[in-house]
Amino acid sequence: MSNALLELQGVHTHIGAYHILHGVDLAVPRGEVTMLLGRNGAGKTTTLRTIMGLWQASQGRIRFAQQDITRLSTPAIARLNIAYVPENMGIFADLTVKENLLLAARSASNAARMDRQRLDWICELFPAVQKFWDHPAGKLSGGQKQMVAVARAIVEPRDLLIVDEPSKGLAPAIINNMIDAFARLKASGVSILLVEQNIAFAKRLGDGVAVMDNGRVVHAGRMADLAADEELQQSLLGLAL
Ligand SMILES: Nc1ncnc2c1ncn2[C@@H]1O[C@H](COP(=O)(O)OP(=O)(O)OP(=O)(O)O)[C@@H](O)[C@H]1O
Repeated sequence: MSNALLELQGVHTHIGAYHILHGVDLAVPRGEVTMLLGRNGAGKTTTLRTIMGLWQASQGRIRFAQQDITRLSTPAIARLNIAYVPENMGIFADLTVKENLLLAARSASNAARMDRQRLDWICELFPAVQKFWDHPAGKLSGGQKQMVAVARAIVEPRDLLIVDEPSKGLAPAIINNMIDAFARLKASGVSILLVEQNIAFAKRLGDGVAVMDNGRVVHAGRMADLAADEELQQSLLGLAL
């Protein structure tokens, strides 16, 4: 059996009458950043939603830390210390940044009781969180919202962080901040699975890579190997490059 923290084996997902995932095999090793790449419509978001139990796998198996989670509810999956930041980020626009973070803290009913040390660390990772602490989150830029969304996901310590397209629409300076924050999260022991369209972002951050096409993983390996092989990139990702 593989030693991966998260492992999908032959996962199929139907959405209504549509057969979207056709046997996804994917391994997310402990302590690494794994990039999930692929053209639009390849099935990346559907894979993340299936991991989180937001879509039910119709076939196959999903294991997390050696436990079968295929049939668990989304709250039960989240309780295993898996955090998911969807593409729309799920930020509450009318609430302040602080209130957004508070909502995610299971153990603290007010900011004073939030783990101060952890909060300081999160503010250091994501300066926008500190800067806009008492501002309505809806007033922030796209990049700042993305930071709040990831910060919120890690208010509680996590074993696995899953983020759908963290670099989408972000300015280069914010992208650098985001890369730095993910690298430091990894260094703190969090395993990370990121869906990306931005190959430059993926190359800078990825340890492992899986490329999807047509509801399947069609390539899996080390990110550095794919980064060094332009022909392979071209054949797997085509114009997405
Ligand atoms: N709710 C839904 N109902 C029907 N089809 C869907 C639904 N959600 C996704 N699909 C279809 O499933 C396929 C995979 O979509 P998915 O969003 O997983 O792809 P993706 O790789 O994340 O692409 P993108 O980068 O465009 O988000 C697409 O053909 C899409 O049209």
